[in-house]
Amino acid sequence: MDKLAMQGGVRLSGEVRISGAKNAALPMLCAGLLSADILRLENLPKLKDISTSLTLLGHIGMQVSLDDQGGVALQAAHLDRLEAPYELVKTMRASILVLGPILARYGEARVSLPGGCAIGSRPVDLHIKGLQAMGAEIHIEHGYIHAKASRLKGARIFMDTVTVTGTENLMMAATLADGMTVLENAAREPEVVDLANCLIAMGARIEGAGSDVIFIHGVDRLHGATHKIMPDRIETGTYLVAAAITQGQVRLLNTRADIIESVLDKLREAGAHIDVGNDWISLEMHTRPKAVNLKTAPYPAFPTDMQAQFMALNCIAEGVGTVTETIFENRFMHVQEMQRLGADIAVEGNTALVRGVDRLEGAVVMATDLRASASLVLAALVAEGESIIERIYHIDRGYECIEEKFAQLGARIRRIK
Ligand SMILES: CC(=O)N[C@H]1[C@@H](OP(=O)(O)OP(=O)(O)OC[C@H]2O[C@@H](n3ccc(=O)[nH]c3=O)[C@H](O)[C@@H]2O)O[C@H](CO)[C@@H](O)[C@@H]1O
Ligand SMILES: C=C(OP(=O)(O)O)C(=O)O
Repeated sequence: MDKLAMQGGVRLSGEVRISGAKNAALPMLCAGLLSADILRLENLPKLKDISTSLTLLGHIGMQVSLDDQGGVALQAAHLDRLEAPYELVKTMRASILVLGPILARYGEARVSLPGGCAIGSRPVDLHIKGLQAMGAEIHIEHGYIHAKASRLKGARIFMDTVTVTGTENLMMAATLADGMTVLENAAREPEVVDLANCLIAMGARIEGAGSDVIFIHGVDRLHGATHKIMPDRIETGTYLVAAAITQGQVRLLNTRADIIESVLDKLREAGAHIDVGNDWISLEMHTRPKAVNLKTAPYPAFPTDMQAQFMALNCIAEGVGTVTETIFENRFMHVQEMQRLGADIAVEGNTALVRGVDRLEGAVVMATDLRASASLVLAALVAEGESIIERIYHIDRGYECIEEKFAQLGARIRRIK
């Protein structure tokens, strides 16, 4: 298993290009199942989760052709198998996103239940209830969801918890349903909007994406399209925190400020100077960061996927910050590892009280999930001496060329194979 070896103490400076968004790309790859024509996606990030998805889609029978400009052409003219097996689903929960599209287009699907993961139990009951409301017959047997429907019917669906992939799965399924579907209490995340725009380019009739009520008028078929995947707002936020934590100066290219306002606000509160343009964001930090209080919640509030990174910032900040996690019940796995680096953190329930310390010390730490791993890289950037981060396969799920990008900003980081 690969590890990262890092020497802390360098102020980051320079420019980095932000990749396409993992969490927009994953549903869009599955959207390719909704049409027999070619869907071309540009700005596809090179990530483990993307190759896992492409393997799964290839297994189902989709033709996949990557080009050398960072794009992919997908064609699901005929599918060989209407199933997503456990072996392919277990490493990536987003595999559940094949359920809605396969069922809507082929009237039948068999998808392994994804199971729990490090950050929480993450059930998919709302995906299932929504499809049942659209007329699907669903039963669960031997760990698999078996779904059938001759043609899905439009329905009014209220989701009692805001779910991002749940909204995406149901929105995709509804594009080919008979009649209108209304998704209430829908997720407003920018990735939902990007997916809706991709589906609209394929001929879907969708209104309201980005608000909490989405209307989808079903059509008989979708056609081919070309769509450019939005920038990754979590990768963007992670590099901004890296600049802030090291009191550095970075400019991020190929990204947008309007998708991470809540994160930019917290960085300003911590003392950062931020400038933005149409497709770039720059950050300068001249002083030790000030601790911030934050609470995660669905978009447009502060994202759970940035919680661990801000915990790292608070570890070396001036003052005391509270970090409250409201989305996932077990998303503080990084706390113990940060304590190994010398952080002063006390957890009570879903709140962590972080007292900023003057210095962190390098140590061997273990990555437990994707964003926890990123937060350990951030902490290691400022820890004195060497840190070794083990099990970084988590990081490769969601950060393209992480060591190259950090090295480009001056960080002392290398991968040990
Ligand atoms: C691939 C992708 O886009 N992943 C993102 C997506 O995950 P994902 O879509 O899996 O997360 P959800 O938005 O569904 O989860 C939000 C909350 O709803 C609960 N829930 C969800 C579905 C369901 O059927 N029943 C239920 O109870 C979950 O356990 C969780 O407590 O949104 C999360 C919340 O912003 C992010 O952290 C993930 O990075
Ligand atoms: C939790 C995440 O991803 P996933 O939903 O794919 O596990 C994430 O991107 O931080």
